[in-house]
Amino acid sequence: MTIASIIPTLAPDLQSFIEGLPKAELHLHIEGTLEPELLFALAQRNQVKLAYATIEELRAAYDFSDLQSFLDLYYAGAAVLQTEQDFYEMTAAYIFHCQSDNVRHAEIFFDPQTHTERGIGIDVVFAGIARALREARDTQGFSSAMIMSFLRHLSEEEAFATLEAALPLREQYQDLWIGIGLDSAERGNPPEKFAKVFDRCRQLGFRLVAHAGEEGPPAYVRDALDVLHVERIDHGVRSEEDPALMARLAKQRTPLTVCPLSNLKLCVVNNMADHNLARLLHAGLTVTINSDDPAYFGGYMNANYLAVATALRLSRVDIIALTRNSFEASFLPEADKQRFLGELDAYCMAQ
Ligand code: HPA
Ligand SMILES: [Zn+2]
Repeated sequence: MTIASIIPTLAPDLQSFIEGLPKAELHLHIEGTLEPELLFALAQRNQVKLAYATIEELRAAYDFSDLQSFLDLYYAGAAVLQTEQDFYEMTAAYIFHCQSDNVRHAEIFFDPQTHTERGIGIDVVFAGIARALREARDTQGFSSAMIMSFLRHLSEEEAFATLEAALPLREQYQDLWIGIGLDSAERGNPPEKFAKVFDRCRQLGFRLVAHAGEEGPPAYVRDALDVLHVERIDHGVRSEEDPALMARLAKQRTPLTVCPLSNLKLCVVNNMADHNLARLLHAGLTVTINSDDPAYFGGYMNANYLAVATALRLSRVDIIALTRNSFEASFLPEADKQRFLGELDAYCMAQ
């Protein structure tokens, strides 16, 4: 499946309208931006043996049946990342896509445990990602933040150990490292498993988010709010199965960071036309559009916007609401939020 095959009839004016909209991305795993070309180049540079002979063979393997089938390939791919320069190049490549898609601000997940368990220093991970983000900030005004995420298939003790290893770096990265997230295999790993470590992170003043309601039930969304005290829910699409939860999310204005192409590739939905994004939005939820792991799911931000705009016949009003939500749901300081929202308004007025 290609993006072109699912957006065959988009009006050219809607496409250019989406392309020009200033946006924020709030759900992006930096390891999920590792394109097969860079993955092969890093494997060669670091002498890592891959299970696939060619880039085409690897790309052809990106045919997932569920979250776990993706995670197996995603963790295997991340094994080519070994040096600070590798993390820098991967992040710089993602920023390049942001510029083409007019993503003005990105809050980026990274999974230290994927790397530390292979013997890579946590300082190497922070340093490479941060160097690319700071360079883009200083040379192009690109705004960003880092959200360190715990892998939920591992234990809470391992999450605590990761936090302890990262804390000495906090001051050095205080301009970027603002939050804590929770990702990886959702089913069977409920939010409660990480109650104590999230409590500690909250005491430390981090902004908190968690994946919930992607494959897991609506109860996981509720528990992420009540037990982990997160401010945003990553995915959250299964919240629709629980009307009381939907009413609460709308009332509290809890943002959902929805990832349409991810949901399609991981069979959370069978067709983009069946995606509930428009229903969630029209029910009053603060829905945002994001790319999750774009190298694996077939598209960056604009491709995600275009895919849902076409399949769900979104109006310009809907699309503007989604981009407005992306800035409002961000962890940007209020003044920066208002500056970006002003730019968004100016763009829309000029159309
Ligand atoms: O979509 C996702 N869900 C859970 N864990 C992940 N890690 C990378 N992407 C994802
Ligand atoms: Zn995700």
